[in-house]
Amino acid sequence: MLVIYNPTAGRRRVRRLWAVLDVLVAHGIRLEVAETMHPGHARTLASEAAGAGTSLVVAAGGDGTIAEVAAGLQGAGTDLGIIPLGTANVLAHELGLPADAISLASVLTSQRTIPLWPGIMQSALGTRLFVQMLGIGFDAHVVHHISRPVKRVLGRGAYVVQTLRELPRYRFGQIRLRVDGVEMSAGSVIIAKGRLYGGPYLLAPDATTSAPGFSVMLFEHAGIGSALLAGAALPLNMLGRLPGLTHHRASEIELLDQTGLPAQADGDPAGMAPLRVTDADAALRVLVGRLQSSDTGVATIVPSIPSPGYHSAPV
Ligand SMILES: Nc1ncnc2c1ncn2[C@@H]1O[C@H](COP(=O)(O)OP(=O)(O)OP(=O)(O)O)[C@@H](O)[C@H]1O
Repeated sequence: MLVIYNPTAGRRRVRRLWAVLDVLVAHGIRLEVAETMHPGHARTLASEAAGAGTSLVVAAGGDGTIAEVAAGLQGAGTDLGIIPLGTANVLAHELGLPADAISLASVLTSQRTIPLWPGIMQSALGTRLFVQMLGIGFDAHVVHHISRPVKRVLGRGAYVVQTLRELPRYRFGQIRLRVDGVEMSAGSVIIAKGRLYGGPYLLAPDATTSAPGFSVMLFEHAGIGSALLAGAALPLNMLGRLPGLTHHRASEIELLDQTGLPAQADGDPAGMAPLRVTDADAALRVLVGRLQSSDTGVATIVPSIPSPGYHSAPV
């Protein structure tokens, strides 16, 4: 097992990483840890590990780190594991990964995988893989301007602060796009692989990270009032029910040429339109642990690692 750790992700809580690794090592799991030195490094490390026949590569970081590791594992038979250490950890919420160290270690040793079918974005910057979602317009503008130190201190709250700062600066307008060949326009666009957005918040109920295709969420209204309403609706899990929101299932989305229209992929800056989004050629396998339905109908992770002697540290 190779663990690729992004030391700049989230609030740099390395102790959370060690809590999981301690449990694994105590149970005889052989592992190596590689720390990323720069953006894109996780992809190279993952690709080299897959080429050397490593059966499991674990992304220890946020959604951006997972996306880089997934890009490095494309086309290889190597499984992907996740230790969520990012700011929003949207994919970890999407997959229902547990928060405590023992349960996470259990997932990484469970050998139970499900498919993870990424999206591919092509722009002037080249080709980029994403695992959870792509945002175009105001949310991407916020992501482009957010500062890492503020994110480290405030966590998800940094997005609220930056949103309020950027509202008067952003030039809202209609975004033109082509969804499976049909021309459309919207005030704001989110191309969702998964159901969740910004953390554990529901946006696209019919989306799935396990299959090809995207849920294209089009917010009709553009402007400060609409952005504030969306910001208020998000933590109430009502973003997906905003007036003027339409959604379309699609397999190819083109953002047409528009001056200065920013994009974000999995919460990281991802250049500007024009861009084109399609499915990756194949799915990866991501470890999710053994799920068991309880009497209440809620699925829980079945621990494969017993806990005596260890504290179950939340991650
Ligand atoms: N050593 C490094 N120095 C600077 N940037 C790095 C380094 N290693 C990785 N990165 C970059 O950090 C970016 C952000 O990481 P990541 O998305 O995992 O954390 P996050 O933004 O805190 O979490 P989330 O996406 O869940 O909100 C990655 O896209 C990656 O390119």
